[in-house]
Amino acid sequence: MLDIDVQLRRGRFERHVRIAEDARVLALTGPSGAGKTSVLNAIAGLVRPVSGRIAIDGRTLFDSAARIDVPTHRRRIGYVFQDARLFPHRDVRANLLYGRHGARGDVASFELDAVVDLLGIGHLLQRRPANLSGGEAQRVAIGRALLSQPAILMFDEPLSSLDQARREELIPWLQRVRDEVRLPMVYVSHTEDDVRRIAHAVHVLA
Ligand SMILES: Nc1ncnc2c1ncn2[C@@H]1O[C@H](COP(=O)(O)OP(=O)(O)OP(=O)(O)O)[C@@H](O)[C@H]1O
Repeated sequence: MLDIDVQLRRGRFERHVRIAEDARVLALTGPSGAGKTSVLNAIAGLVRPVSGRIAIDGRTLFDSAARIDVPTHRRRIGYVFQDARLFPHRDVRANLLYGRHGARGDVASFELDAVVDLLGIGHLLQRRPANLSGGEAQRVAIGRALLSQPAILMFDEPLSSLDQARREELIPWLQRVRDEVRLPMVYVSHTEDDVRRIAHAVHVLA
């Protein structure tokens, strides 16, 4: 499903990354500075590899030899960050609808009502982000990502800004998204516990 063979360079950081993984839900782990976020950003088209190839489910996003570099907005990436990055002056509903796309071709489309039900956020729709817990804000961020009609979901340490109790609350929602939307997922984390509970396979960037 995920086929990456790239040379990455970020300032003085340079490394070759090769990931060929059939598992639908892949965790990416490794020490701080190993390049986990850089790999996500390369998949998203936010960092351009020096050379190599990136494909998801057989769809080529980047191939330096073939001069393919699909622009970020056409890569259909749902990206969830450490912090929810919601617009503070808009309510939850407006945040969810920001960047929403309709159905594309024959691809199944995520609709607002279904996403709200999936993530249990119906009672939060009128609230501003300042009035959400960290875990609630992350559920809204996941909903926003789904409504952009992604072909893949990427999570960059989505639990790391939460305390232990909020982490425990969010994990079942992540499992629910994993099991019900059935998209490919790349899940970056430092911690073994959530990786074990969420991912089907683990790739360690040493
Ligand atoms: N814009 C940049 N300019 C220069 N160096 C960068 C830039 N972005 C990242 N780096 C460097 O690239 C390396 C990999 O960073 P990256 O954020 O991908 O690692 P990471 O594994 O995600 O780390 P962490 O777990 O701490 O988030 C680091 O050494 C970092 O300092």
